[in-house]
Amino acid sequence: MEVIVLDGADDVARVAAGIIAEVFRGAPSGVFGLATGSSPLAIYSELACLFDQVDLDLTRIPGFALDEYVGIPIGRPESYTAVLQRVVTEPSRMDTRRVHVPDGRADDLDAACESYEEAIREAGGVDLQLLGIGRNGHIGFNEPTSSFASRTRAKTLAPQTRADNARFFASPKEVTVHCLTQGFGTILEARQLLLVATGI
Ligand SMILES: N[C@@H]1[C@@H](O)[C@H](O)[C@@H](COP(=O)(O)O)O[C@@H]1O
Repeated sequence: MEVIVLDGADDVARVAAGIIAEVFRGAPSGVFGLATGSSPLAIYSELACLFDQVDLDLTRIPGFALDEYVGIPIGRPESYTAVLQRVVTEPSRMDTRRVHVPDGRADDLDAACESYEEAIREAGGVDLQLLGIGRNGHIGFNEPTSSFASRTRAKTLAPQTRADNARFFASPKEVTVHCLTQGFGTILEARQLLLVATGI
C-alpha cells in the first residue's frame, strides 16, 4: 500500500487522475470502478481534460458504480445513476450502455445484486476502483462493522450517512433509508484500489 499526502484537493485530483489515466491509457479492455461523493468530483473533471491532452480514451471502458439508493425515483438528479451520468459518463465520453449502477428500483433486490456481481465477473473484474470514505468510515455504502467477505447486497444506511448525504437532496427526509452496495469482498477483488480523502 502506498500513502500519498498532498497539499490540497487540487493536487489530489491531479495526482489521482494521473494514476487513473496511467491504468487506462492504451488499455481498451480495462474496467473502471466508479465512486460517488464529493471527493472524486475534481478527479473526474481532471480526467475529462486528460481526454484531450493524452492518449486516454474511455469510450469503450466499462464502468461499475459502487452503490445506489434503493427506491429513488427514476430521473431524480440525486440518484447515483444520474450523478455518474452527469459527472463522469458525459464529460469523460464513456458509453452510457457500458456504465453500470446497481438497480435500486428492482422488485427483487437480491436478484439485482446477484446479477450485478455477475456483470462485474463477466466484464473480467475491476482494474482500478476509485474510493472515497465517509465521515463514519463507510466505503461504498459499507457501514462500519460490514464484513470483509461481503458481496453486493441491500443495506440500511447509518443515520450519520443519511445526515451527511442530505446535502445532495432537497431535504433530509428525501434521503432513502436503504441502499445497494458492492461488498468489501467485491471491492477487494479489484486489481488496484485508489482511495481519496480530501475532507471536503
Ligand atoms: N456512497 C458514497 C461513498 O462511496 C463515499 O465514500 C462517501 C464519502 O464521500 P465524500 O466524503 O467524498 O463526499 O459518500 C457517499 O456516501
